[in-house]
Amino acid sequence: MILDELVAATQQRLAHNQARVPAATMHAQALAAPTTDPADVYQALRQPPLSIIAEVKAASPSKGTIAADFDPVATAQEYAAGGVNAISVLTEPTYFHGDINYLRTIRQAVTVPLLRKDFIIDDYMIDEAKVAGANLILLIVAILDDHQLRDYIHKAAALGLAVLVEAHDPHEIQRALQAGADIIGVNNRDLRDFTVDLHRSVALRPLVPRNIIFVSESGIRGPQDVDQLRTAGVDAILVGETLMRSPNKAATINALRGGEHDDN
Ligand SMILES: O=C(O)c1ccccc1NCC(=O)[C@H](O)[C@H](O)COP(=O)(O)O
Repeated sequence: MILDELVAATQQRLAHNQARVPAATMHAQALAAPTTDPADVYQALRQPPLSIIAEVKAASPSKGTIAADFDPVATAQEYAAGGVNAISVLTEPTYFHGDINYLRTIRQAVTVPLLRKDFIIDDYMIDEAKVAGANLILLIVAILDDHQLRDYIHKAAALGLAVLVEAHDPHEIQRALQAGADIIGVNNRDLRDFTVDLHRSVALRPLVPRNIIFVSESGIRGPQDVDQLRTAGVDAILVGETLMRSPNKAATINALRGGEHDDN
């Protein structure tokens, strides 16, 4: 299963990073880093008719290389100019060709809320996210136990970070709610076979109370998909490949919002 491979690679990376910068030092840096208000993230993800989180990623396990000429800062600037509500930055290096430094450099270039998209398995990675300038982190229910989930949500909150908790099924949604999630994302991609089904978000939406922000992630290609998700009561969408491959990102963002159609 790809998640097991991603966690194994993350454990190695974590050990390497902790040998370079000890946990106590990283935590002190996180406490000293500028803090933003998570309320700004909640507000950004509740913009009517639907908020857009645009993703900066060069590659993925399911698609291989997505952007051959990858310029993370220029991509983020195009997203920000197109009016997205938040930007997701892949920082996982092995499978997504991401880098924590992308987050750092994008932070210096745009003011929109930034999500650290990674496979967080230790509070060290939450500190790293804060130091690099993230406003929001991803926690994936499938790779954490209940204690970790609750603990990491509290640790993130103590640093002023919002948390997107990703679930794939009703049981994981219950675990996310019990852990105290304020934002729940449903990944439409089945990580066993990489098939995508937007109906997963539609089916799981009623299980999440309206006061919790609901994000639909993966496989969103065009305005019809967005219409379907908006009608189901989704608050925000996370879009990666469609925007990464678009030669005119502002036009594609506009089309996703239901504006004029994108001719790309
Ligand atoms: O995309 C993958 O292949 C993948 C494999 C294993 C774990 C996670 C994976 N994707 C992460 C994501 O959640 C997507 O990057 C994100 O939702 C955007 O999806 P898309 O719009 O389909 O690029």
